[in-house]
Amino acid sequence: MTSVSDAPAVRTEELYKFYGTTEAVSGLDLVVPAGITFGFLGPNGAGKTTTIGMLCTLLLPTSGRAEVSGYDVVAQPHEVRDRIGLVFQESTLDLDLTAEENMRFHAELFGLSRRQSKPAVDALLDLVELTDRKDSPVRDYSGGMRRRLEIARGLLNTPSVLFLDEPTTGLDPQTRVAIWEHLHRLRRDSNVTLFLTTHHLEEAENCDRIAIMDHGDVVAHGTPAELKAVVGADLVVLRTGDDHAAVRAAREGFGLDGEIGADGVRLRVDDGATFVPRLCAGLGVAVHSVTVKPPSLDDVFLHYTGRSIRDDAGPTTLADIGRRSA
Ligand SMILES: Nc1ncnc2c1ncn2[C@@H]1O[C@H](COP(=O)(O)OP(=O)(O)OP(=O)(O)O)[C@@H](O)[C@H]1O
Repeated sequence: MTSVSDAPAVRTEELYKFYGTTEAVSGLDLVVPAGITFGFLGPNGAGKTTTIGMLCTLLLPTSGRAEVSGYDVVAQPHEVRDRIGLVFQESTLDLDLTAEENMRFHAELFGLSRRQSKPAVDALLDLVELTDRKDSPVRDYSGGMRRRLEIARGLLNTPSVLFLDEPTTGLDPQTRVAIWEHLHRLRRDSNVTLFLTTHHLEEAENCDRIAIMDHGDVVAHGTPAELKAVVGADLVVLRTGDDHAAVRAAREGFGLDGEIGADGVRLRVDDGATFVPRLCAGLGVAVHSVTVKPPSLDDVFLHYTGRSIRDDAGPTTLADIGRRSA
């Protein structure tokens, strides 16, 4: 039997959640090993926020089991809460207080006095590089600074699992990169498991493992490289003197089904690098440029869900779940 200390960060078995007749989570079986960065992806309405809501004990499952760090979310909610940190997408910081005051008041929720919490508050503000600004009101902070402060606050109780709901949504690309630098450092310097949802596929590349959820259940999981290997083929894009003739020649000479896109003739081949010279030599059509793109996580997402993640509207958030269950 697995002891709590070597339990996975998250384990669900046949987990279901209904809202009336709407099946939001449908028999989810998920295991997230401890000590990794885990990305939870899925189209709008797939059930991600509902799943996180149950894992964080904000929502009760309809049936099935869910454990966080070996503790049952229904039978042992206090043990679970002691071991998790939450970073909501919508800010829950008090804008009139300084960073240090926000941290201190949050520490009081865990029953820590000012003296007890001071070393942790100082160390965490240092971790997210806010020490210099710790006495400024949060109102004066940029979006990126606020998010960093929320991450620091989520770590105050030294959680085993930090749940981050769309941690970089609403931030500009440069700030997103900075937040990821902090998350990477956090993973490097501690044993915390990061469990995050994201709509940014380039961010999912930062995760050790990802799961794609659709219609309430996981449809694919693995490392980004494993998932891309399933989709397999490289995308070759040719700019040619005659795209229609090139598509015909690719079909007749190489048995490839090409299509004409805005960027040129698009072909899927297993090993673009070795195939392209052969293709160009045998095509019989002038080729002006060639690009070879390995499969992306967007291709993986499309493969499993039938739609591009970029088509999605904004997500529901953990804060919505909190409001719904209030
Ligand atoms: N309180 C509620 N009452 C009724 N239906 C709900 C409620 N909350 C969520 N749902 C439904 O449950 C399903 C899953 O929703 P959920 O918000 O968990 O998906 P999601 O994957 O987080 O989507 P998003 O990416 O948009 O945040 C959807 O069909 C949604 O409409």
